[in-house]
Amino acid sequence: MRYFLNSRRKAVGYACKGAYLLLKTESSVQIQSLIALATVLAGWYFEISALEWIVQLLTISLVMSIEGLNTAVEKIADFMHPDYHHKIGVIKDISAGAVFISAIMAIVIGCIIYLPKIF
Ligand SMILES: Nc1ncnc2c1ncn2[C@@H]1O[C@H](COP(=O)(O)OP(=O)(O)OP(=O)(O)O)[C@@H](O)[C@H]1O
Repeated sequence: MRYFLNSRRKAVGYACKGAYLLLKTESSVQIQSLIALATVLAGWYFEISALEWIVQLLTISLVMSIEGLNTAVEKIADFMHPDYHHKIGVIKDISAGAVFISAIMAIVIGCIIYLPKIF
């Protein structure tokens, strides 16, 4: 049991280090963090409902998680094959496409929540 708790504590430590590295080094994650902060402030300002908070927070975590995975895929690709290769380009494009889909959906969800409150 003690071994299990120790290994979980270490795993959480590594995960925190990864989240810190993402925030410190990735400009896209920094921009997304600012947008997330702005939407949280908007949520307070417009007094959105509990369900809207849940959807908003899930959307923020979805976009930022996929961005983190996209960064990891890019780093693996660069490590495995630093030179130009058509297949590396396809892998990176697909990974970026996943971020794009989640970002588009986040914009749509933001419009559904806030447009009726603004207009
Ligand atoms: N080694 C490579 N071989 C072929 N195409 C590549 C390679 N590296 C990058 N590309 C192409 O360039 C695009 C951008 O790749 P890059 O690694 O610069 O991603 P990025 O989205 O600009 O990353 P970031 O801004 O997070 O550094 C890829 O989607 C891919 O189309």
